[in-house]
Amino acid sequence: MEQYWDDDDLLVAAQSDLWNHLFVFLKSMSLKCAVELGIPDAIHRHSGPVSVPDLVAALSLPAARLPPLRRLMRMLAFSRLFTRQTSEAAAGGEEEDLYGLTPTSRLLVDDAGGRRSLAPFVRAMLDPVHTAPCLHVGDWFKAADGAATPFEAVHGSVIWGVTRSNPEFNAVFNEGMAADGTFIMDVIVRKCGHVFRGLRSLVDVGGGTGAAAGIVAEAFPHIKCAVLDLPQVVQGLPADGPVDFVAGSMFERVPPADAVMLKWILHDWDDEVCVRILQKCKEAIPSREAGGKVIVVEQVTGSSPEEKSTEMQHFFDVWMMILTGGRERDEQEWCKIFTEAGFSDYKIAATLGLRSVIEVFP
Ligand SMILES: C[S@@+](CC[C@H](N)C(=O)[O-])C[C@H]1O[C@@H](n2cnc3c(N)ncnc32)[C@H](O)[C@@H]1O
Ligand SMILES: COc1cc(O)c2c(=O)c(O)c(-c3ccc(O)c(O)c3)oc2c1
Repeated sequence: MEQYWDDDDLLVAAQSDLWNHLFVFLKSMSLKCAVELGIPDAIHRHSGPVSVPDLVAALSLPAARLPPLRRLMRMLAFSRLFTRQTSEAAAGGEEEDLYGLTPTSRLLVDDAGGRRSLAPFVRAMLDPVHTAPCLHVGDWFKAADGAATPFEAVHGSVIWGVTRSNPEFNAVFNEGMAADGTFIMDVIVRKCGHVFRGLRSLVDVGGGTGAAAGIVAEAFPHIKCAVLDLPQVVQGLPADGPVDFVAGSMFERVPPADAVMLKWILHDWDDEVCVRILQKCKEAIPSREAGGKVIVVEQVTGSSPEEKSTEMQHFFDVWMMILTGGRERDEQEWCKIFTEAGFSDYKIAATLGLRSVIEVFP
């Protein structure tokens, strides 16, 4: 350490690293801006790399915003959200940078090909209702009043209280979750459809507005699919679609089915509550011999050796700590919860990126 303070090169490198930590939030905020402006869709509609003047026109932005948009696009391209190439100067004109989509920004496009955009997920996660508590984590650590999470300290209620009292946020949250549900279930039915084979009925507990259950119903039309979620989420949803909606609480009663799905539910809760939820699910399904199971879609931490994934898993864990008081878990921690809830066995059926599909058997 002594030597460290004497080495000016190391000192300045450390300062650069500090700046990186300090300003990396601008990546999220610039992504938010790109989604709010509809930049990925505009590039997609242009069908080919687009100049910033063309973007300004396509988005109907004031002409005065051309220079700042150039700067934002340059930064986003540097962060690999867009591609950047320099066009040939037209006769008498100036060189223009042209921006295109990368595989990442392609995910933010509402495609005619049927794939739904993940832009609503970005909008939901970066909504001020979610980001405000992130600015008050230090206050929460110091406060003696005992709010369970920074979210509760800032909003005076758990997240499900805010979805009940704030219809705008409720809509943004449910649309964000539905975008993710469609995206990942599409992959799950293709990559591990065997998990659903043989089922006659499925209830997606906390299944939001039915996006994930809808994909299962489409891929396996003989499975009768239902969603159980809170009244503010399912009220007013169509009663004549492929998915039945049941308003209620998973702490009271889970409707009976061959299988119960829990996607991104358990990590919102502490171990003791998870055991209670799983016990309610166990009451809803038949024996293993009769085909009963719970299908859990969650991160299993420690399952990826890749450093970037591991950093993301730490991010999710802290994100859950701030928002819901839940946590991410490794395989041993999952196993303990399943066993305590009275399940006899489990199997990790597949791992898709950061998420795993776990079959849990009674
Ligand atoms: C993180 S979201 C996950 C939504 C969906 N499963 C997905 O992965 O897109 C958690 C869901 O649990 C629902 N939820 C919260 N408390 C609940 C309860 N007591 N009973 C049923 N659903 C509940 C919320 O309304 C929300 O839709
Ligand atoms: C890629 O970013 C991710 C990845 C995840 O795995 C989750 C996740 O699982 C999750 O529940 C939530 C979540 C977010 C806000 C809430 O209010 C809430 O109750 C849950 O966000 C996520 C964001």
